[in-house]
Amino acid sequence: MFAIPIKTLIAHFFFSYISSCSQWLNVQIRPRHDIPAIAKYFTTKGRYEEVNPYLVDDILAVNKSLVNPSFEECREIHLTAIIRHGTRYPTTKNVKKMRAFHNLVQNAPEGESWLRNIRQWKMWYTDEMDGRLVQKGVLDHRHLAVRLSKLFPSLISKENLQGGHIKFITSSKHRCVNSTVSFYGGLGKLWDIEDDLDFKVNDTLMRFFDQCTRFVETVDKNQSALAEVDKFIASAFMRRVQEKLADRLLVPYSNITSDMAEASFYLCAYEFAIKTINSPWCQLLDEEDALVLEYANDLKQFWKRGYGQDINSKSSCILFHDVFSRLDRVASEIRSGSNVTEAVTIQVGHAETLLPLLTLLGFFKDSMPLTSSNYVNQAQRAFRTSRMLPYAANLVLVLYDCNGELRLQAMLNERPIEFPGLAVHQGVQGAPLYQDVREHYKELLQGCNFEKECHLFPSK
Ligand SMILES: O=P(O)(O)O[C@H]1[C@H](OP(=O)(O)O)[C@@H](OP(=O)(O)O)[C@H](O)[C@@H](O)[C@H]1OP(=O)(O)O
Repeated sequence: MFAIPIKTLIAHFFFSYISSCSQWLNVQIRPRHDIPAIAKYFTTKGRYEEVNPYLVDDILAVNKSLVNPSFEECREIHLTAIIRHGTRYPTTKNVKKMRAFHNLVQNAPEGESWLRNIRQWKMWYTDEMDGRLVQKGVLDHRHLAVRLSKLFPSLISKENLQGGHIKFITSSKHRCVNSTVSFYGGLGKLWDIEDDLDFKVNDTLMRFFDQCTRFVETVDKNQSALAEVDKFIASAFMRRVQEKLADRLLVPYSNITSDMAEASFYLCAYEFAIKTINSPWCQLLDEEDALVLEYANDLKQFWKRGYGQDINSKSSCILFHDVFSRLDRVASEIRSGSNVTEAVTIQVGHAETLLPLLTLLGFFKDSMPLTSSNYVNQAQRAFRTSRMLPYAANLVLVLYDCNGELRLQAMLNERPIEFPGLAVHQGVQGAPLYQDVREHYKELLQGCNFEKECHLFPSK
């Protein structure tokens, strides 16, 4: 258990808030046309605002019609939120790719005037940044906390926070710990709370992929698991992106690698996500290029974290059981007429915490798998990380007591999503009976044993 004195928190926020006010105001006064045309294709490097554009005009806006009126006879009794950290710096791996591409552009021929803007751009990313949370990421979580408290006021409340009925669990990674502090700080500022933040670091839950031996050995360390990604990166689609980039930079085709095409995408994405700047880098790629680069990242996520291999989703069994055992506990507390001990659980992790769990639950599954050869057919795919997994992406599960009937609603990024394959009963939008949800996932509830699924049997 960790505790951070509230004075530290306030100091953290006071200075970050002052420094961010200008940025925040920029976000408030920036016209929408300042958003790069390709911003909606930034996959897991995308802003949360691209998934919910109404937030650009009012970062604290909520759409209560999505949750409350349909459930007038219902009372919210528990909420679990599994949240990706907020906006972060690039990892060292990508800083290196971005630096190499920037160096090439610096030495390219003069070219058109807009190329000068790129040459005047100063490389400010460093290896040490390595995925740390940025100020925008602090704001992402602070604002998300306030919006969720507006959507679920009887659960995310000052009384529950001060009564210790809101639990915080986080991955050990700095970006996740700082996001947890930011989420709590958003509530602390809202309610003038002086209490220390108690939170638990639990990588067994939030970084389960590191501890699932079968995943580590057969996917994470096994490049052949990403064969479809490698094939697509070597395909004519990616080659065309590289050629167009070379033509715009007036350099030979051989100079522009697929890593450089990816780096140009990331330079545009990070300048926008971190600074809300539509930088000159964004002029190097058109929509056709962005769709190809988006698909390459979706292929990586599909084969490394999604439906590509069964172990990807089975590695999240431990988190699946953690969520449902808590829901079962709350259900039995309600049925026995006793108080609910844990009203809210806030769990902060990574895109690779959320995606395997969404996959295990069957969300965003297409009829055909994503492969290197069906890019064109997958243009309307459901498995699209630009819409699923922006920074601060969040899966929220809310348990309701509707005149004695327990119902469970799922929301992704503040929009209801229906449990796949589960016919929803009339009258209550998107919130089936909890018992029907348990029946639907019976096989997983009775099985999905983390130790068994993750055990690696010696190869013959
Ligand atoms: O391409 P990078 O190095 O950014 O990949 C990161 C992951 O970022 P993502 O692919 O999700 O955009 C990062 O996930 P995050 O949710 O923490 O941002 C992950 O922790 C990191 O290890 C990198 O994943 P990889 O699969 O090892 O490339």
